[in-house]
Amino acid sequence: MYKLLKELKVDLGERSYPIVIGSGLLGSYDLTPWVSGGQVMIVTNETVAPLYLEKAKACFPGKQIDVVTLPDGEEYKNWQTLNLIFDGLLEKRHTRHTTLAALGGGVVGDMAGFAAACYQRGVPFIQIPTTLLSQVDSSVGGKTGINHPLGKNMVGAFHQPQAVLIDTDTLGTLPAREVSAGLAEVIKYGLIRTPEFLDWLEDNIDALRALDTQALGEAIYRSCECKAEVVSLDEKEGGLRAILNLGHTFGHAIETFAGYGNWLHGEAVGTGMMMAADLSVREGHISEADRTRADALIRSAGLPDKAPEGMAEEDFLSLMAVDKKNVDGQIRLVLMRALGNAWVTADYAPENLRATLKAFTS
Ligand SMILES: NC(=O)c1ccc[n+]([C@@H]2O[C@H](COP(=O)([O-])OP(=O)(O)OC[C@H]3O[C@@H](n4cnc5c(N)ncnc54)[C@H](O)[C@@H]3O)[C@@H](O)[C@H]2O)c1
Ligand SMILES: O=C(O)C(=O)C[C@@H](O)[C@H](O)[C@H](O)COP(=O)(O)O
Ligand SMILES: [Zn+2]
Repeated sequence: MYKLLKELKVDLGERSYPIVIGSGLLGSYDLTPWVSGGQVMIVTNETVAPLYLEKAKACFPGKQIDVVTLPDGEEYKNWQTLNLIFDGLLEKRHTRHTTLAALGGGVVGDMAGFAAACYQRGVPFIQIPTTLLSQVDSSVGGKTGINHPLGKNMVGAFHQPQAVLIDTDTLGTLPAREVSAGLAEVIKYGLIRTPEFLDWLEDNIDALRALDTQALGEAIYRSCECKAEVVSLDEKEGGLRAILNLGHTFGHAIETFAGYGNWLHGEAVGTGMMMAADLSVREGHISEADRTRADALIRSAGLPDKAPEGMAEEDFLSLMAVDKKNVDGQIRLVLMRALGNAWVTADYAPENLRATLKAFTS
C-alpha cells in the first residue's frame, strides 16, 4: 500500500488539479478518477520503462492501456520524436477521449504534454514524474514543448495536466548527476521567493544528495508549493511567472550551445543562476556576501560553475537574442534584489552583462 506524504493544489479555476506526493504510489494509487474515457496512452522512455512501466499500468485499472516508448535524452526532445507519439496514438486508434500519461523525467513530460495539447486539438494528460527535477518543477505548471536547434523549448503550448502523481520511491534509481541537476531547480525556489527555504537547504543539502527520504519529501513539497503558487497567480507568464526562469536565459544558451546533450538542464541552470547572481552584484542589487552564499549552495549541490569550454561572450549574446522573454530586441533577465526576491528586467547596464559573461567564459 502507498503512504501519502502531502497533497497540494494548483489553483486555476476549472483547470485546477492536485499534486499528490507519497511513497509506493506507483502500482497502487488509482488514477482513473482523472481519466474521462476508456483509453490511456502511457508515454515513457527506454530507461524508465523497464523500471516503472508495469507499476504505472496498475494505476489505471479497467482501462485500455497502450504504450509509446521514446528514445532517452534531451537530444530527442524534437519533432521527430514527438511524431512517434502521434504515430502510436493513431496506430492504436486513440480518439479525442483518450488520456495521455507521461511517465519519466522532464523530457518525456514536456513532449507527452505537448502531444496532448495537439492531438486531435487537445486531449487530457497526467504527469507521473520520475526524476527529482520533474517532481519539483517540470510536471507542474503546464509548460510543454520541444527544442529547436536554434533555441530551447521554442515550440510548445501551455496545457495543464489533470493531476500530478509524485512517487518519491522512484528517486532511488536516479543517478547522482541527475539528483544534482534536480537540486538546481530546488535551490531556484529559495533564491526567487522563499528565503527561509534557503536556510533549510543549507542545512539539508548533504541529506538530499544522499537521497534521505524525509529530506527529499520536504524539498519536493516545498518546491511544488512555491511553483503551484506562482503558476496559480500567473498561469501564462504575463509577469510574475518569469521569476521561475532565474538562471534560464544563460542556462538555455548553454544547453543550445552544447547541442542538447552534454549539459543537463539543471546543470546549465545552476551555472546560469550563478551568472544571474554575479550580474545582480554588478548592478548593486545584492551584496558580495549574498553572492558568495548563493554560489556556495549551488556548488554544494554538485553543480558546475563555469560555461562550457569554448563558449564565448558572443555565443551567449547571439543565443540569448532568441530568448522567449525578450521584448523589442531587448534581452530581459531574471535578477535578484535580495536572496529570495527576484524579478524580470531589461534594466541593466550592457557593460555589466558583458562583464558577467566574461567572468564565466574562458
Ligand atoms: N515544463 C517545465 O516547466 C519544465 C521545467 C523544468 C525543466 N523542464 C525540462 O525538463 C527537461 C529536464 O528534465 P529531467 O532533468 O527530468 O531530464 P530527463 O527527462 O532527461 O531525465 C533525466 C534522465 O533520468 C532518466 N530517468 C528518469 N527517471 C529515472 C529514474 N527514476 N531512475 C533512473 N533514471 C531515470 C531519464 O531516462 C534520463 O536519462 C528539460 O528538457 C527541461 O527543459 C521543463
Ligand atoms: O514553469 C516555468 O515557468 C519555468 O520557467 C520553469 C523552468 O524551470 C523550465 O525550465 C521551463 O521549461 C522554462 O520555460 P521557458 O519558457 O523558458 O522555455
Ligand atoms: Zn528549468
